[in-house]
Amino acid sequence: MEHTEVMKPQTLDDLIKILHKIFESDSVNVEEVQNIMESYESNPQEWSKFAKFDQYRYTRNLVDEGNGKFNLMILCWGEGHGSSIHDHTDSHCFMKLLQGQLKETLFEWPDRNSHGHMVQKSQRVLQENQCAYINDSIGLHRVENVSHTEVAASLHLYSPPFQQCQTFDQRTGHKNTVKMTFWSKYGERTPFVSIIIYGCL
Ligand SMILES: N[C@@H](CS(=O)O)C(=O)O
Ligand SMILES: [Fe+2]
Repeated sequence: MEHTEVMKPQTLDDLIKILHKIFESDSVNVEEVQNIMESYESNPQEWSKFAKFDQYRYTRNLVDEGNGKFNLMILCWGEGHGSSIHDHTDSHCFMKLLQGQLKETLFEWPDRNSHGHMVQKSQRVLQENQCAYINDSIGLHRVENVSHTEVAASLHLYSPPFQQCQTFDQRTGHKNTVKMTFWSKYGERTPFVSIIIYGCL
């Protein structure tokens, strides 16, 4: 008998094992990955060692390098922290809420000739355990923890992995290439010399 049910990961380690298995294949089934990430029930005891916050902006904390097929990381958003409008360098981007809420605003790619305000497509608030998906053909986004009292944490999977992306000025559509680095890797703070060039959006 065939089984088509989604395997429910019991722990974060279990989720990582399942993701490794899925990404052995060369093609990504977006719905399958989204369902599996969504079905993991966030347990802070399993991920708090990776969740390192900064006072000034959101941090990117590497959890797993997915055999070179994907990067899995936890992003920590202090009160009021947000990203700039950005793309995802032709990769798949899965974003699962581990704690709190995040507002995601989608934008259209700026028109080659237009130098005006960027066009907003939609907006939604992601709730705990929800898993969103975006890629460059869907558009650009900005993510914000709009709460002034609660922090937020999200689990991001990018495939293939990338180290830079483009950010956009909302008023002009002008873009910049930005290098992205990690605030911590495998639960250890990135050494100081790397923090000097620490980048997030
Ligand atoms: N894509 C962003 C986070 S988010 O705002 O989706 C990053 O990897 O830093
Ligand atoms: Fe993003």
